Amino acid sequence: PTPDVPAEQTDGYHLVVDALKLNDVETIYGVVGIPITDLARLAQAEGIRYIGFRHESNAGHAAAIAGYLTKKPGVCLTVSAPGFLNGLVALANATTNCFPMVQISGSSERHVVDLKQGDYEEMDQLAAAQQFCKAAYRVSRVEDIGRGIARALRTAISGRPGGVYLDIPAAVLGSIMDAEAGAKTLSRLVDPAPRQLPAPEAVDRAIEVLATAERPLVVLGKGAAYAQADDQIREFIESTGIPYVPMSMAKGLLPDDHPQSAATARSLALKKADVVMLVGARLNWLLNHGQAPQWNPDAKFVQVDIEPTEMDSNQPIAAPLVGDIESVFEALAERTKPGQIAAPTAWREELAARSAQNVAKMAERLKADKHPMQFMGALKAIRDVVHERPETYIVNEGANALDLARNVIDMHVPRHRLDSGTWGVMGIGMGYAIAAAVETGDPVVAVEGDSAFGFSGMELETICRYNLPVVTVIMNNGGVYRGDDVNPLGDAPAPTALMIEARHDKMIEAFGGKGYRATTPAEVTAALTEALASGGPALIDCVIDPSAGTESGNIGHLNPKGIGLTK
Ligand SMILES: Nc1ncnc2c1ncn2[C@@H]1O[C@H](COP(=O)(O)OP(=O)(O)O)[C@@H](O)[C@H]1O
Ligand SMILES: Cc1ncc(Cc2csc(CCOP(=O)(O)OP(=O)(O)O)c2C)c(N)n1
Ligand SMILES: [Mg+2]
Repeated sequence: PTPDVPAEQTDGYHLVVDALKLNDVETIYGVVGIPITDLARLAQAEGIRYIGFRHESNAGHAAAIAGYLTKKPGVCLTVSAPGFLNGLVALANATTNCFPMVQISGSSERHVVDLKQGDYEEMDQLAAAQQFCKAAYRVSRVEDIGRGIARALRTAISGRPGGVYLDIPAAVLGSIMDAEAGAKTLSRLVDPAPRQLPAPEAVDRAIEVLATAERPLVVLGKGAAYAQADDQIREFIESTGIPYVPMSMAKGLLPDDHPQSAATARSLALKKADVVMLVGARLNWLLNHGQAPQWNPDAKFVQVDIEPTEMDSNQPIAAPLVGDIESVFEALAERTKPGQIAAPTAWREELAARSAQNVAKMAERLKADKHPMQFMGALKAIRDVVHERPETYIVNEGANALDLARNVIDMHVPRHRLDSGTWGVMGIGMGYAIAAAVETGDPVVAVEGDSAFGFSGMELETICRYNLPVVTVIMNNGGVYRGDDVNPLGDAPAPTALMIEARHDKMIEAFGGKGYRATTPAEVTAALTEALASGGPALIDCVIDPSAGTESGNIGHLNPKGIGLTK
């Protein structure tokens, strides 16, 4: 600068955008408003892709699954207070599922908030966020923006990934400082997710335990999918011959029709396995906490996880293998002697026989083509169409719509099934579908329960606005779990009832998308084939028998019993 030319200046808005770009953030998912509308405008003007949503929960779910798919933190941008709170379900869900994301929210004036003087959208957002995420930070000075962004991104992605909250008060966004000095406050992360190498003795201990197994089993969790160590994992499974079961989002890590898959003999595998190797899978409710009768009470556990405190959470772990999955499997490959770990043939044959029986039973169920259409008829049609298009992402939520689709729609490539995950949260559908399409450019089929769809259905407009290749397929059984509950006392709808005659296909037409109504599996096949060929937004309303479905799907036993509804 010279005396008559003022030094070039920058401000908080620009420093946020510069810091995000410096750290390879390419997309922001959000809902604009005070005080961050201009931040979204500037980000877009500077080349960051901005995807505008109708509700912050959906933007947050999109950011979370973007993180899961790309191994870079997804970024969600919200306004203060109510917008911030709307984002928290997704931030908490990301943390629960170990997806890396950062929620950036504008916030109100600190001096007004802290004296509770009644600011516009007054809330102590940092305090509120702490309990729902991996970490929460606030930037209080414009010169700290670069540090805050770097810290939030690194915390989200390193170690066990999760959701991070970054609070930026309006006053900080509006603060001005010398541009040269401002540029010096920015930094590019070096190695944001450092490899966590396993200790050699831990690797050897795990090999020993696996080598003694009569009936070994590998459980692949979504952590194994997230790690993107697909070749190393496949090599280990195939070289040892150990049977494996994939958790829902790990389906496709090895193709579901792989000869060592015990997915269709899951109960027998869990009950009889004597050594179980958990790979990026927590022994939580989804795995009955490792308890009998589902599990062999004498089973020994080997656990591979980046989070040391996960060990012994539910069962004693005989061989804790702490490290990132890629490094762990590289070390296992190095230190396992040829033939040292080999699954006995008898065990593999016992599981294969049970699988064959169960596959035959499923084939019978799939053939039953009653009218009105059943879940299985519609899901078989979807499976067959998607089977020819393995690059298609499957998003899935609901109760019966989730449980049945998980078993019917098999996967053949990694990280292509995105569902309600560890928390069983409804409402992930459209956000996950949008991010999968935006991040990959590949087609997405969202298989939605009719109730589940309702949580994010307004994003059909978002899908149409960006003309995304997303086909929403609704399993319309007219209710939460089913559509034939009745209110014993009068004609008000039962608590689980939705409109049987709902025409969801008309909804997408309101935004220029293509709507289809399918009452038979053949109509599902035709509609889905046409919709995928179009490459544009579409919705298929599958009219399903309202009496089809069980309460809470496979997890009805979680409902408390009490004395029952009749006094
Ligand atoms: N890169 C990684 N290396 C090792 N473990 C990981 C990695 N990423 C995530 N994890 C772990 O994977 C686990 C995921 O478990 P979970 O969500 O229960 O999977 P699922 O529900 O599919 O069984 C978490 O405990 C997390 O710490
Ligand atoms: C945020 C949130 N609110 C409520 C619920 C409780 C629930 C679990 S499953 C479900 C929907 C089941 O009906 P749907 O029609 O989608 O599926 P189907 O069985 O095929 O009829 C609800 C409302 C959850 N999990 N999360
Ligand atoms: Mg339903």
